[in-house]
Amino acid sequence: MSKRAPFVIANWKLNGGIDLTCTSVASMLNKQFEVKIGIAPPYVYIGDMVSFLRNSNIMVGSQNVSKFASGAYTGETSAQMLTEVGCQFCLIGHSERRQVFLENDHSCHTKLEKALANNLMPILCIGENLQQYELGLTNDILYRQLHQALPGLDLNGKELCIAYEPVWAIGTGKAASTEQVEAVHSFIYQELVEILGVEKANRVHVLYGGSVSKNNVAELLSTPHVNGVLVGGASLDPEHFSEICTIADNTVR
Ligand SMILES: O=C[C@H](O)COP(=O)(O)O
Repeated sequence: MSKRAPFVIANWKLNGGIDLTCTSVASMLNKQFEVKIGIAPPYVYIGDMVSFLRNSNIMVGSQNVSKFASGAYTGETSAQMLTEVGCQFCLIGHSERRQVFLENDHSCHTKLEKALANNLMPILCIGENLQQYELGLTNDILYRQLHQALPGLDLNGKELCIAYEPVWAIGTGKAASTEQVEAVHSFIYQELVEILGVEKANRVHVLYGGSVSKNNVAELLSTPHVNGVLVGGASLDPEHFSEICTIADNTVR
């Protein structure tokens, strides 16, 4: 597969505020990037961020989406609403959603359907936890997560991202080694081919997430089958995130 412009996606989680929204936007608007950058702030800052970034090609996204379209579901936000306020992508099934809010592969499938139907590019997050990793179950977990969430989706003319995030690498400062990432991403690609067929599998962008920083982003992006990165902690420092984007950008120039 030829190398495509990678995605650099920021996930702020439950962090930041209007100050970070303004300083991040200011630092991103300083430069022109060829990489596809996206920022997923908490819901309440999405509208401001969309309006601040309206003259740029930086995407704004959400960290979650409801599996419901509308109705008596307190606290939920639908895919249609997110599209309406200018979101272009949404994270689905982040490990923190799975662990803390008990989301599962079936709810991920429904959320994927809703996102795709409403022109939100889904980023499905998958990955094994430390215990599963130590037991050598990584491929089994990824197999289950992919095979339960993806079959039956209408991907015609749509973009889809998968983010491989080993839970043990999230927020620990210990990213997976490039050898581990290469082996896992190659397995993910093989499963995507099995589920979607070669043509659609080749169009899926597979991102790596887990302690991505300016120190490891170039190496990660040079790894086969890695088409981008999902950045948590480092995206909360606008200067650091901008450096990550610049380094990523240099990999495609
Ligand atoms: O969505 C982002 C990931 O959970 C990675 O977080 P991190 O970069 O802080 O390890």
